[in-house]
Amino acid sequence: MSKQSFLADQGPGATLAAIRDTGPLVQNITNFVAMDLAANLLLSVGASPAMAHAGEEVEEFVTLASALTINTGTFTSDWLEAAVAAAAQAVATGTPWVLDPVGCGATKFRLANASRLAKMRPTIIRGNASEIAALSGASAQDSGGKGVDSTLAADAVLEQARRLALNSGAVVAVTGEVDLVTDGDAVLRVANGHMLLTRVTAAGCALTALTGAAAAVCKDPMRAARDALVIMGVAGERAAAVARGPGSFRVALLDALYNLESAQLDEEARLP
Ligand SMILES: Nc1ncnc2c1ncn2[C@@H]1O[C@H](COP(=O)(O)OP(=O)(O)O)[C@@H](O)[C@H]1O
Ligand SMILES: Cc1ncsc1CCOP(=O)(O)O
Ligand SMILES: [Mg+2]
Repeated sequence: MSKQSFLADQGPGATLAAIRDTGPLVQNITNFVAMDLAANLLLSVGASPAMAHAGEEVEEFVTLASALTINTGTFTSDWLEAAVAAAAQAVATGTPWVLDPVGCGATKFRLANASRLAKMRPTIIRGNASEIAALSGASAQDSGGKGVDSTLAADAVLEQARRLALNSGAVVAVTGEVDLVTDGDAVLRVANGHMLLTRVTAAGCALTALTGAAAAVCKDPMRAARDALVIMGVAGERAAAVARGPGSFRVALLDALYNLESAQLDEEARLP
């Protein structure tokens, strides 16, 4: 039987239900900041997280996992080589893999790392608007960015996102107040979310891990990316309704994800 279940064939609610039903193992090569939130977020939706980045084991791990995510947020050269080996193994085994090019416009090292990985047939690239612009080849002036944070709205980089999708073969998900997802041609938008998601570090990184879980159960990467955005956005809205600030929001976000009802998710999705 295939590692991938491909059960989800309807809306975001079906994708969430498929994650809960199958509990996909998602391997993450992610940054030190994000490891905790990303792992807890995957557990909250019913997936199984594993953080594994040692060069000695990454390829073996990919053979076990239903999806791989690679996040370049605190890379060193040895992590990069392990990530390259993991990505190659994912492609060889037909395992969906998601790239998060954290802060790739900030330094030459980050841009080189993210660009090398973007050429390795990721299934989905998920980043904020400044990251996607930088990875598409925009100048530092045009891509903006402040370290790992964006200074642009997602729609401002639509053409760069399209170009990146066409050049990489990946579906590109750009996050912001209104998120967009493109394969270079079609464009989907997701308007769910809350400003407090930008006040908790690694919310975007954790979303990338969730996108891996969605890709594990949903064959269509456009829909997998969209559904992960809806799940995160709706949970963010529900968490914000009970939070007193970023600290309680972080806890409420995990609770909201755990308690999300698939049937209601489709009703609360805002897909303009
Ligand atoms: N201004 C905003 N209003 C509502 N939701 C937002 C806003 N900015 C980002 N988000 C949401 O926060 C999550 C993380 O996105 P983002 O902050 O762009 O990524 P990153 O943390 O990688 O910079 C996404 O689910 C996105 O939809
Ligand atoms: C602060 C920071 N520094 C390096 S990685 C990281 C986390 C970034 O998380 P996100 O991309 O979700 O904002
Ligand atoms: Mg990020």
